[in-house]
Amino acid sequence: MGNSVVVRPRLVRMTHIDSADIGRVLTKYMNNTKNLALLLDYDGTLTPIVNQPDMAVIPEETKAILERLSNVNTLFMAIISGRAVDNVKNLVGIDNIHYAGNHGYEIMAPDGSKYLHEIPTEYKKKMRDMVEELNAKASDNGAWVEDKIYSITYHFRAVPKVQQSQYLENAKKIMEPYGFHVSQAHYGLEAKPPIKWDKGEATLKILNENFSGDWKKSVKAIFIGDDTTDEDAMRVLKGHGLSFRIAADGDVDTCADYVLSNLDPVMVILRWFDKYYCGM
Ligand SMILES: O=P(O)(O)OC[C@H]1O[C@H](O[C@H]2O[C@H](CO)[C@@H](O)[C@H](O)[C@H]2O)[C@H](O)[C@@H](O)[C@@H]1O
Repeated sequence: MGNSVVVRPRLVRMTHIDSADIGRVLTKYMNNTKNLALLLDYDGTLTPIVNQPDMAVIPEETKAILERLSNVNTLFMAIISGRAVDNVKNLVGIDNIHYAGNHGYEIMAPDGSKYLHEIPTEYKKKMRDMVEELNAKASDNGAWVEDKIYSITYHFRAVPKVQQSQYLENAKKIMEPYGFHVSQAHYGLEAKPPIKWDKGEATLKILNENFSGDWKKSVKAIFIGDDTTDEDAMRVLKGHGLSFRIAADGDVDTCADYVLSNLDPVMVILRWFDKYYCGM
């Protein structure tokens, strides 16, 4: 037997789907079945991107729909975020669903029990050192470090526009020698330990643990996200579920099945499910 080759789905350039077509896509995908795993990113998906992370409050209608859907027996829901898990649970404010935080390093079940993905000791130390160095050398003029223990976000949104690229490059230079996986966020940089764990791995863990046998045979899975870190979840669901990437830019390289222009079509999806399950 030769070595097996893992084929990773390729990023494909996609254009926006019209809100009018969403109902048709969902009707076809659900095919009158009711078992659904609805997996949702938080920032930029359930709430608009705003100036400060603490100001990203979930809109009333979104929360009302999610609350109703969270009470549907055949619908499993998880919020999969880059934030610390307690923080995102607090912001969403719904108890009986799953949450993953820190890009999947923390997973919290509805009863509050937590899975914490192990980080090699050397990276725990490096993370502390990196935060200290960023705080000392790159946190001024509106730039700051959100230390989430398992990952960090370096925010430079409040830095005057003309200096933002300089802050971005400077922070990258500080972060690179620590060997973390660094990716671009909305006016920020996300840094995670360089181990094979991300929103995709967390998505698979959640699905495998909450559906007996092969989840692909027993449940439909839908993921909605807006960021490059969400691509990991879209990649693992490719061909097995349905995913949507929010991107203002009409052309985006993505593993998602469809691209949404903003949060309006996200609401079209949530309202469609509200009607499908709750008749609302
Ligand atoms: O995976 P997500 O739930 O989308 O979280 C990604 C990061 O979101 C937050 O930062 C971003 O949103 C802020 C509020 O809108 C915005 O001010 C900031 O510029 C964005 O980068 C959050 O603070 C991070 O911890 C998350 O990793």
